[in-house]
Amino acid sequence: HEKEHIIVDEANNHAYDHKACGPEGLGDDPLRSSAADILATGETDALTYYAGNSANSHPQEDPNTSPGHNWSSTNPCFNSIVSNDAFCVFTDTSYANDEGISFITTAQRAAYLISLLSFTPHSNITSSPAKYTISSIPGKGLGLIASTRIPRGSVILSSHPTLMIDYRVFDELLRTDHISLQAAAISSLPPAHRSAFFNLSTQSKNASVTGGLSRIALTDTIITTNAFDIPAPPPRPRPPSPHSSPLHNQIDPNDAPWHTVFASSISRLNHDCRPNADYRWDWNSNKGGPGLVQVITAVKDILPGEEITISYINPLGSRKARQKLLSTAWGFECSCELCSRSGGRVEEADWRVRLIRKVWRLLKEGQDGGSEVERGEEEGGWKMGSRERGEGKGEGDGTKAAELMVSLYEMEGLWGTIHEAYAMAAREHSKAGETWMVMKWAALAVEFGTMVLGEGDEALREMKGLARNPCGHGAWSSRNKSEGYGEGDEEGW
Ligand SMILES: C[S@@+](CC[C@H](N)C(=O)[O-])C[C@H]1O[C@@H](n2cnc3c(N)ncnc32)[C@H](O)[C@@H]1O
Repeated sequence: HEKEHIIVDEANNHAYDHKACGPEGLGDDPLRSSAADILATGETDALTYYAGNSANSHPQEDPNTSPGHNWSSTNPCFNSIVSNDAFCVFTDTSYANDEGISFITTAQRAAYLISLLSFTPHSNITSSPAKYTISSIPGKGLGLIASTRIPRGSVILSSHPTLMIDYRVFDELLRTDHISLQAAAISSLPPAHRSAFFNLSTQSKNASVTGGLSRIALTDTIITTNAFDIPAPPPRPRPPSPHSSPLHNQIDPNDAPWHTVFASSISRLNHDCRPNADYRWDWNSNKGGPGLVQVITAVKDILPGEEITISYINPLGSRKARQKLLSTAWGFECSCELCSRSGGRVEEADWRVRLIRKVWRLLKEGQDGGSEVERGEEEGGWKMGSRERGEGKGEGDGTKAAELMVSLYEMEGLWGTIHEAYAMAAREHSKAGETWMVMKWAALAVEFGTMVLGEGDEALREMKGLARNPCGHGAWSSRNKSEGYGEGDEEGW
């Protein structure tokens, strides 16, 4: 994903899913009103206000240059401060059985996105009956509680986005302009979806705080609390379909990721550093599917009464780093089981994730032929023996290291990303020419990877190939198996 969330330095640990922009900047706004007022008024006045109150605005320009699509509205627009582009609100109120969707992007990119998303109405995409109830959870607000046993690998729910914001907006518009566009984008949605949006969490448990926010500020804080980041759409050409525009074979004009908000149960999922569910993005538009959806899948068996959780952040940080990030970006102190541990159990878990990052880096270096390992990784005393002895790149026996990493993932309960460790083990055994081990790890990588990435994900192709034909890999038996770790290397850690 984006789920290349695996290895980051602690120092650079950042939210890989939600945008960690925090609640800052919610300054005064002349349009002060309560959330209740906003729900009641329908906010059409807001559009006039936004369009007329920025020196940078040019609402008179018609951005409706998206061939093949009839937008319900395409205003207002604001000019980029670094390019000649204008960013506008594009709303389709008929999307997904009149639930509606708004985009904030350029006209060109809006046209491209429509060529990817089927506007075939499909609103009911969550499994029925629902496998969860939405309940109040002490210290967390609302959350999802399993109402039935949910086996590992099963889809729990899926949902269309309500709002998609081109990431360039954050860099290229003045903050006042971008938060105005956000508010206008929500204002343009059909009333039911708009209400659902304003019911979402605002981080603050104090209603009097959010009640005093302007509609612009309230919209911004809801987006900050509930948004997910998604990568740019897949750049592959699509076959013609009755729903695609003449631009359907173009590639993404910006190739920038998106910031996306869902006004649905998905936004009620709370965070856990060792979650029992994960999500993926499904751009299956032109297969007659429902367009872009976010799919939530169980990564382990979930029992009735258990809370369903996802991780908002890279799970491979120390407790201190994770808590700092969650507090800065989402305004809460994480009290999940892992964060609530005391004494030595915290250090043990921190030590394991540090070791995972280190082993991962070493193995990646080995596969990519990097030089860092050859200089010697001192951290924690870990060293790749063959490199210490000055042997060639990629020649260390990584099989033990990869299997150690698998064990660490299992001990840590990192079920949403364990397929990456299995894949690494398969590759290392492939280099060592060990057929049965390659098949074993590759099959596990496929099984666990499919669970979170989906059936047809490109990233699984290599592992599917290895599981079927373990000797067909490019790196097959590239190493003389007698070259293992240097004597005593394991002792260091
Ligand atoms: C995307 S919303 C999740 C749903 C939210 N609980 C609600 O009532 O709608 C994110 C917010 O939920 C709360 N939250 C999520 N996970 C939490 C956790 N592990 N501990 C405490 N609060 C949490 C925080 O207020 C956070 O800003």
